[in-house]
Amino acid sequence: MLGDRRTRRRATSHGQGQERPRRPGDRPAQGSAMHLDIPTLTLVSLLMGISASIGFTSLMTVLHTQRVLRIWVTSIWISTVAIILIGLRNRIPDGLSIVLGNSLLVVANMLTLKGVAAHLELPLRWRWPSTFVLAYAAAFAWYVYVTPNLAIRLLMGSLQAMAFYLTYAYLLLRHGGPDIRTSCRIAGIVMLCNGLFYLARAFIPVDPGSGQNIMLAGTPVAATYVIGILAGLASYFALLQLITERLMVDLRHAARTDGLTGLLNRSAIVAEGRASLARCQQRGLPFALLVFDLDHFKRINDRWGHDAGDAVLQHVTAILREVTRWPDHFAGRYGGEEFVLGLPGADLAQGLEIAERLRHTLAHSHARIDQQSIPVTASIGVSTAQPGLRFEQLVRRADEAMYRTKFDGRNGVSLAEELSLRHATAGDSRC
Ligand SMILES: Nc1nc2c(ncn2[C@@H]2O[C@H](COP(=O)(O)OP(=O)(O)OP(=O)(O)O)[C@@H](O)[C@H]2O)c(=O)[nH]1
Repeated sequence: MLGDRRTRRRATSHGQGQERPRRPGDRPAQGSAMHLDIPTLTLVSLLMGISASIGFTSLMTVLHTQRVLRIWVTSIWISTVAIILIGLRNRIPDGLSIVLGNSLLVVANMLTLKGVAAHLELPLRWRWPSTFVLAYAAAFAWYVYVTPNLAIRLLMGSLQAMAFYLTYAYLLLRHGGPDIRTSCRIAGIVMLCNGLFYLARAFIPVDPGSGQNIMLAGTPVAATYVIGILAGLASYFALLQLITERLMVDLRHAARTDGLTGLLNRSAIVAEGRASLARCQQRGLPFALLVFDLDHFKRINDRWGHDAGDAVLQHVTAILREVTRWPDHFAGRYGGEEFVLGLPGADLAQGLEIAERLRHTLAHSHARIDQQSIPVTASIGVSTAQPGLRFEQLVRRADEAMYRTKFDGRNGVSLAEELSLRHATAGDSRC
């Protein structure tokens, strides 16, 4: 049952110790039912805020690399401090309790917004939100000291919460990328519901006898506190879900990626290559594959050091990304200094053209590391899909062609098909 001020007035008007006889329609005596008034609800939301702050902080100790989580943890702590200040009304000055407490709530919302934007990799400048916080604090102070008005302050609180929640919802529903879409949609809907709830709350009337004390704002306002607590809980879970799906995406990405170059790793190349080749075979499209290996890479390591060798691998990756602008292509690091480039839809001539462009660009672009210029060349093998050939066999054929290039003097391009022709010709001649 939600208590209100009238109940309390009636209870005290009979004086302490004197019990009035119960009449029909009277509320049950205290202790016989749960009594949820605004002070109690403030305490509940404070306890929930503290639990959430501690829970999110302990999560952050494990997931300390997640910048967004750090922003949200700060936001939750700030809102908890804000609720403490608001809850201490009548015990501390109004400036601290009402003005600072409510301004901190807006700061917390702003930080949550910052986190949502960072989660979606959207830029968010501080200038406008900071101006909004200052204007909000000034307006709040006005309605505390100059023309005290609890109803307007409640309206302002509801409208700012509505504006923030609707903005989170818009960003999550509009900008959630395909890999994190599920959590963004769920969180977006939760935020949208919260926004609509705060919009509805803006129309809830305040008990006219409450004066300037929110604790006496009446049963309808107290009821919105209950929903507000549930809405807060739902948004904490929504944030958790956003973080969890992002982590899953990061883990999947890390499992597929080579840490040094950011290209696909060996197992991801095989998985991607099999799927891509199967698609091309189904549609009757050609498929070309390049395998290339850096020339005398050991010498680079020996002469300039292992770090310089790593930097050369990154330089080669940048060239690879620049040179190969083929639709749906995939590139990966197959081994130490061996790379693979899959070109779905490319025929032999196109595969050879890209291979030659790559070789030429590499040979003419020295890697500049610590003001030193390190020459880099590569030996390339090219193979194309044949009926019944599996992806691994295609890689093996391109690899053999690449070794042919090494054998022929490096810094060149060889064709697997040419090699088979050579083998066949040699076989024929021996017969
Ligand atoms: N810096 C660095 N070196 C690596 C990495 N992975 C493998 N290597 C080195 O790459 C070198 C490969 O040497 P080799 O297989 O002899 O080949 P190469 O010197 O390029 O000679 P050719 O292939 O015959 O032209 C070895 O010294 C490996 O230690 C890496 O991630 N970073």
